[in-house]
This record gives sequence, structure tokens and C-alpha cells, in this order.
Amino acid sequence: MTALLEVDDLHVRYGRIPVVHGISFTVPEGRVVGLLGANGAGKSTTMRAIMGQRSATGRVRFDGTPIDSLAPHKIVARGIALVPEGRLVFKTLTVEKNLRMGAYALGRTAFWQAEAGIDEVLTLFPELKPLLRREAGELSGGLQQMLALGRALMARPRLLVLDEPSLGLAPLVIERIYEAVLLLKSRGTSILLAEQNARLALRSVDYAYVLQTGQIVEQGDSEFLRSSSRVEEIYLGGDVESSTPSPTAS
Ligand SMILES: Nc1ncnc2c1ncn2[C@@H]1O[C@H](COP(=O)(O)OP(=O)(O)OP(=O)(O)O)[C@@H](O)[C@H]1O
Repeated sequence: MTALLEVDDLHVRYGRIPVVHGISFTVPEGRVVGLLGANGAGKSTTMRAIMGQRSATGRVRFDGTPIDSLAPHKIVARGIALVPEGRLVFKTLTVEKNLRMGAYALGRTAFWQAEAGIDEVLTLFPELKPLLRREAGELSGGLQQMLALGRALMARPRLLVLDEPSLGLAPLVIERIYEAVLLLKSRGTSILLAEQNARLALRSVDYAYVLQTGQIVEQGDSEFLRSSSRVEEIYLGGDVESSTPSPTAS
């Protein structure tokens, strides 16, 4: 299968300190690929480097074309959208304006003609519909995460890069976010998903890479990784299968 995203020998430093040490991985078209790893493993740094937000060495190709020397807005325009860790919605703008801002990556006209995209996002997250005129900062963390995901989808990306979408959210909300990931997957959206919570991610990914202190230490399909002692050792100290989040209060 052709790789939509190819990352080859990526190195990233913060000042003099190297934090990503020559990692290589691919995201095939239409697949959900996980970057799993504990806190500080280098997942966000890798995603920021792909998006051109951190300088790095190595090669990043998207749809066969190098993107590693492009400015962030050009990378977005090529068809990659990032949902950053911590959501980062525009808190003082309304929900609707936030969504329109996502379409802005496609040009000024797209900002004003975003109705079809907004309708699609509301199909995915109907909970946002009554909140379109509310300021994003008034929303709960879960709704802000839905909005952040919706805003990224407004750019009609060919690749969605999701950084820890479950972070800090209650189990019921996490279920909703992952339902949406599975729906997007069923529609053929290609996704690169960073998750600290391996048990969650392994329910959605086709294939995943395990990062530990900036290096890939394990990779495989979800079935393989569920039974990997390496994954257990890194995250769980227990059974990957048996610990799915329970649907308690949000
Ligand atoms: N702005 C920064 N300046 C210096 N070091 C940083 C910076 N951001 C991250 N780091 C360091 O880089 C390493 C990788 O961090 P990164 O955020 O990429 O990890 P992560 O796997 O995404 O974890 P998390 O879930 O905490 O975001 C860590 O050691 C972290 O302390």
C-alpha cells in the first residue's frame, strides 16, 4: 500500500538536547497509525516537526513529495491538519467562528462558504449544534476537544494528526471522541494518532509505533501490540486487553 506520509530518520532537538533520535515510520492512505508512548516519549515533538512547527533533520514526504522544508501553513495547505495536545481552540471566538477558521486554510472564500463543512462536523458531533453562538472558552474540555477535531476537519485534510485526544477528559467523553475517530476511519480518513493510553489507542489503530525516549522500540498491528510485553511494561504494568475505560460519569 502506498504511504501517504513517510517519515525517515527524523531527529529533533530542543536547543542542544536531542529528544527524537532518528525515527522512521509511515502512514498508509486510509489507515489509522498510532504513535504510542509514555509522557515525554517524544510524540508531540514528532508531530510538531511533521507540521513544520519545530526544526528537525531527516525526511518527511507527503503523498510522495518532500514537505520537510515547508512553512507550517503550506503543510496545512497540502492537506495535513493537526489537532494539538491541549486542544487550543480560539477561546474568545464562537464555536461557529472556530469552525470557519479551520476552513480558512483553504482560502478566504472557504471561511465565508463553510456551511457544508460545518454541517458535516455537526453530523459527527451533534452536541455542538446548540452551541454554535457560544464562545469556545465557555465549553467543557470534552466539547472543546470535539470542536478542535471539527475545526481540523474543516480544512478537509487528507491526513489528520491527532495529539492525545483523550488527555484530561472523562471516560464517557473519551468514548465519544474515539467513536468519531472510528467513524472517520470507516470513511477512509488517514489518521496519525498520538496516545499515552495504549489500551485506548489499540482499539482504533491498524498499526502502531511505540516510542520510548525518542526512539521506536516496538511496532506492529494492534493485535500484536496488545500482547507485547514491551507495551505492557512501558505503560501498564498489566493487561492491555482488560483495561478499557469504564463508562462512568463525564
Ligand atoms: N519546549 C520544550 N523545550 C525543551 N524540552 C522540551 C520542550 N517540549 C518538550 N520537551 C522535552 O522533549 C521530550 C519529548 O516531549 P514531548 O512533549 O514530545 O513528549 P510526548 O511523548 O508528547 O509527551 P506528552 O504526553 O507529555 O506531551 C521530553 O523530554 C520533554 O521534556
